[in-house]
Amino acid sequence: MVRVRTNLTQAAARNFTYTEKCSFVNFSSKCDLAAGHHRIQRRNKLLSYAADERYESEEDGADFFKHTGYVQGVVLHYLFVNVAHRSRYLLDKELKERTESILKGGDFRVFDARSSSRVGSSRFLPYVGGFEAQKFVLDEALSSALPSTPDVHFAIIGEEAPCRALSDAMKERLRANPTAIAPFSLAEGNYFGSSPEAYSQLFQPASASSNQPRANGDCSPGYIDLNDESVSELARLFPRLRVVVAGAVGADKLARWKRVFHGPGAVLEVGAAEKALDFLGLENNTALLPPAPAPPPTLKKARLPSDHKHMTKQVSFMGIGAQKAGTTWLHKMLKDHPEVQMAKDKETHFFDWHRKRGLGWYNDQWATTGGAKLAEVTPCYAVLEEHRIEEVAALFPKMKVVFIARDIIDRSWSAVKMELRNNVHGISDGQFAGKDAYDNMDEADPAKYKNSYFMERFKHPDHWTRSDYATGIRNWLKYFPSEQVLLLDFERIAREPKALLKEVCAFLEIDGGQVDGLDDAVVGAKVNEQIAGAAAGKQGEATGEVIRPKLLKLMQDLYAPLTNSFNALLEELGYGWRLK
Ligand SMILES: Nc1ncnc2c1ncn2[C@@H]1O[C@H](COP(=O)(O)OS(=O)(=O)O)[C@@H](OP(=O)(O)O)[C@H]1O
Repeated sequence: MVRVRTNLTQAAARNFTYTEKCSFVNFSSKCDLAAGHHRIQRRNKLLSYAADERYESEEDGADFFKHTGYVQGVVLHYLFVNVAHRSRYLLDKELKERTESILKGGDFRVFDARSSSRVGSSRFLPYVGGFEAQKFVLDEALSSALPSTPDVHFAIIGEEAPCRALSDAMKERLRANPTAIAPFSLAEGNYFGSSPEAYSQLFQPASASSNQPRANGDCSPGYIDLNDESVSELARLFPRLRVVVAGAVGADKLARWKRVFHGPGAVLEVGAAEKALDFLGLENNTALLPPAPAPPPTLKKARLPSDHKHMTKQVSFMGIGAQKAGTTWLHKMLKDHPEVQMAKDKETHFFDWHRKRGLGWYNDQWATTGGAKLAEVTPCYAVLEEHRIEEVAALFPKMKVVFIARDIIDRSWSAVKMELRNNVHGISDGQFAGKDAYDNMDEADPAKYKNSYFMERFKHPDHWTRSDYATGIRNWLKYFPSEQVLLLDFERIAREPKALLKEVCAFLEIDGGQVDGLDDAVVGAKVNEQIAGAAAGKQGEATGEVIRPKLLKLMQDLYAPLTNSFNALLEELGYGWRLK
């Protein structure tokens, strides 16, 4: 497991928690972007943290390292942020000298961006050169210096005595069974309480080349008390982890685990060893073959549209949905970013509704760029027809795509209510345009409609395709490599909007530092809420806002396959989170 902490402040260092420990520190301007890039590249296995400042004196630096006892490596760069900030070169050079003097004699490895011939030439280059250099240095450092991540297949969590008894019984049974899986490690790993090195030494490392079955199990009863973040971190680190819960544990604690590890076979509440072995497939060697190396994805070749010459600008980023999944929030958050220029309107709807206007029209949706990255958010692009996605890919091959996934029931309920509010039975091409969203509130009360009405609407392609996230995203993945596509969990908008925003910034390769400075009330505010402030009076008359129980059950049955297919895609792509 590799953890990188970038640009730490002393204050941030003091606030280290178990979930934030790291084995690597990466100092320099913009290094959070490089680390963010790596996290995406390595499918979330690399954690990085960014803060704005660096320590400014030797004393502060010593203090910093005192608080970061886990750190084993330091990446130092002294590259420019941009040509306008040349003075930073000197600052960073001082920082390097200071750090080296603090670390003298310690067990640290220092990687120096400047010493690499590949990046030497980019020393005096503007931002992009520095960024590329950092990516390279991080790659070099991470691949040479850090322990490989063990592949942990199951965790035993819960009450101490039953966990240990189960672990002993499992070992015993496996010893007595000559056909049982081998090699097999079952240790008390306690990931968050040990260093990455100590942890990885307990288990055989993951090996993509070996086809030998093996199983690594971590019996750490205390995991049951982990917070949401730590549970998610485990899921991210060990994508094949399954959970055996032993003893009696509180429903709320169990729910926390089930939220992250869900789907068939993810969590087993167990008493007897036999059941656990069976569940894990350990005795008959069925479950734990190492994953076959993924074939390199073959992207479809994208052909340019005939009017491509009219598109002289490059779009760097598109928010493609999901509809009713916080896309307006995302748009609002990025619109004022100095490195981004959003299209004139939130939703250009060019590639779905207005394609006939031609690429010249689309080109005009942005003023002259002035160096900013051009972006747009059109939630319905998630369901673009394949030949339109092909056009987008041919025009903007390096473009990044962001998709926010919301619980499908919540999404479709929000969408169908919007449809009612707009007095539009059908949300096809452009029918919303020019309507007053709140001029039809009598008719918009969901209480006035039968379950059959809603079910019919949900099954209508207008709604169904927008809820079928997996099909939509898979179409995009035919033309865009998965590294250029970021799938985000809607729930994080409410839970940790700033962290989410920073992840987006890192993905888009724009500065995420300014996110910390944003007003919490602004970042946390609901945008485009169904009971909008302006319409609250009228909306208050509607009585059917909450999904009634019978309809909810019907929706659960209807959408379970779509939730499962999207979760399967998340798993395939290496994401640690799932839709509930
Ligand atoms: N900060 C924050 N926290 C939690 N939820 C939020 C937030 N901002 C927006 N939202 C909810 O996102 C829903 C609107 O999504 P979109 O803006 O994508 O809708 S649209 O497709 O552009 O019409 C809409 O959901 P519903 O209220 O269920 O309709 C918004 O309430």
